[in-house]
Amino acid sequence: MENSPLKSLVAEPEQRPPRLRLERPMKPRGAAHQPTPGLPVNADTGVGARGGGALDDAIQSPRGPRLFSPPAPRLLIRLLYHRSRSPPTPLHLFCFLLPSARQDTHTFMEVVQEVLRHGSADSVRAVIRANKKSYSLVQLIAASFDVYNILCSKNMTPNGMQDSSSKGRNGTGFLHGARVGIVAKPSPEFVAGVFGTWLSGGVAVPLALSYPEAELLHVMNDSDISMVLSTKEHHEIMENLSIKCSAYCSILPSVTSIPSEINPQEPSSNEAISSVSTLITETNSSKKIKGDDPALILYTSGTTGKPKGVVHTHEGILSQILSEAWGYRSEDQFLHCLPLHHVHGLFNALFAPLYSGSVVEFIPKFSVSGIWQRWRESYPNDASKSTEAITVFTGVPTMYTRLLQGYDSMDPDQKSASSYAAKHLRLMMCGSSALPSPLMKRWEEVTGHRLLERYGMTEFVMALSNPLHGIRKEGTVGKPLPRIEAKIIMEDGAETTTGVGELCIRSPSLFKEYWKRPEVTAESFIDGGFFKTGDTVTVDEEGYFIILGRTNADIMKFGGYKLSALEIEAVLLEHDAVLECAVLGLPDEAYGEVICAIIVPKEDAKKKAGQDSKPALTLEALTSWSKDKLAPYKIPTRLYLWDSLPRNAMGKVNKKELKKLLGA
Ligand SMILES: Nc1ncnc2c1ncn2[C@@H]1O[C@H](COP(=O)(O)OP(=O)(O)OP(=O)(O)O)[C@@H](O)[C@H]1O
Repeated sequence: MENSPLKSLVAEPEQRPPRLRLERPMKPRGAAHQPTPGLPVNADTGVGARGGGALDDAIQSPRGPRLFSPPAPRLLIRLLYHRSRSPPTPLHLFCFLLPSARQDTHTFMEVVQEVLRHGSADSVRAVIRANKKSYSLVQLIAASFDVYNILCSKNMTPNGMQDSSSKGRNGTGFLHGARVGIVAKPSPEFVAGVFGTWLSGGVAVPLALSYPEAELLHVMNDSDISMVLSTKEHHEIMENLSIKCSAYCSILPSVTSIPSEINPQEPSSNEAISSVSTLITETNSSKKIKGDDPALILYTSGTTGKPKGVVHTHEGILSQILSEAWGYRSEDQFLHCLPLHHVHGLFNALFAPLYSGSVVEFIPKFSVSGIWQRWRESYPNDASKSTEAITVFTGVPTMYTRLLQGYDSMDPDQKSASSYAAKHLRLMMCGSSALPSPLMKRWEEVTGHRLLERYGMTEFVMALSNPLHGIRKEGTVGKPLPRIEAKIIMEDGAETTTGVGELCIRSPSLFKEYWKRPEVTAESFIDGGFFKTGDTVTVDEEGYFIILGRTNADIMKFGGYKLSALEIEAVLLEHDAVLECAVLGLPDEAYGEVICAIIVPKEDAKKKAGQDSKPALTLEALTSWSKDKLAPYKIPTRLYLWDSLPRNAMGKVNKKELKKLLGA
């Protein structure tokens, strides 16, 4: 231990140094690091100073959790780059080649640790890109130790000042499952915030930037947040909100990016990489974070009621690796423009790619022109290919609708360049709500991609998917993913293999519980541990699942019939004048419900009709057009023309709210 690199990074409790400055001089090759006491505290984060108060639950030391001083990241990265000459080893390949690594890992952080321990080039090559900068796994881990230190420096133990922070803890690590809110746009800082929380035994609660204050407060209070970590741009707002929730608030440390130039004079440092790895081991060893500890609370979209906190464990997150089913690989580069407080953006487009050793490029906000441009830059139509070419894209149906609108407004040269570029991506996927057939067909015409539609939910992440290889059937969400069991239960409680009923799912990635709602959790399961999704479904003759919609929002009762709003929407979208639509049932004394369609007409239809001083579409015209496409009882009898549909961050329409609005 005397001369080990660890010695330089983990200080003895009695001489605990503040966090080392990034610019500290590098030790000569082969010499052991010495702790550098007394360096100033990071002005932004306050790291390095202890927050005061008893830290009885300290890891290793009876006096307090240890403040770790990771090696200077910028320097470390240069060293590692200089050193790493071997070709990258994909993370998943590594895990499969080393079965022991896979079997023994119960947390995502242990997988990361295995990669670091073996010092592969994967650790130091870019895994995240944002704002034209690249970030490696080692840099993310170095920053997550900064986060760890911030969390250490606050008194968040059960014996601490914050009464609320001691509520509902049931984990290990020094935080014992305390909730840490993370507020950051999609960025390396967000990732380091989550990793740092996990290393500390905390539960990460990603908070939506788009939430209005009341909703943010609901989530913060509901999850009993002890600490909020936010980037500088949101700090002022979050500090005020944190006071209202009796939570601490701190700035997320910025992550150092990979330098554009590498100094070949720098000494080698396999030692440094193993030091970061050893830090993780040290963190885990005394109060090892367990696989069934809670790791994450995600709030549901609230499409069918007030958002509920869904608790996922470390094991659940690790078992939810989709790389296998969708062929994610280390050569893949994802263009990421989804919010990170939902499973689509967090699991499908971030955790699973990171696990596979792919690169994730964040676009902070969905931009139609920005996405087309990024694809055109990736594959210019002179047949060349950029080294940072995007290969995978995943989005919600509304994004594809907007991308097509953007495409339609391009000039012919731009259209041709855009189609050419999009065709060269390896995979395009869609989910979170129903992908209407007309949209799927048009996208295929323009880009050559038959979108891979899949079905998931906050409670179990992904469950059903069309295949990567094989037939992707429009109007279906495919079959169960590996290790997922699905069954359909009819109203009388009997199971059906061909009929209509509620989809129930059993999966290793099922959530642990709804936060503080034991009754709701218990009611959500049937015998055998199958989760009741609340979605009405059926299967076709080849076993592909068809989602008919949310039972309490999309299934309408008209006379003796039960109708699927999604099925009617898919038909209406085929009409030339219809850009978007939402179908819902409004209360009616005679029939139970009447079918109502809210339609957003296409711009050209509006213009054309405007010239004749007519509406873009009338109920009469729609009824006559629908006659040979829909059974008479499925044809809407009320029509509203709107300029847009109110959608949440995931592009979903809240039909419960719409029903209230229209009912009033
Ligand atoms: N490919 C898909 N086709 C149709 N519906 C889908 C698809 N993917 C997801 N969904 C819908 O999204 C739901 C899951 O989304 P999420 O977990 O965000 O909950 P929510 O229903 O939007 O909100 P809440 O549970 O709060 O009411 C599914 O239950 C299903 O209704």
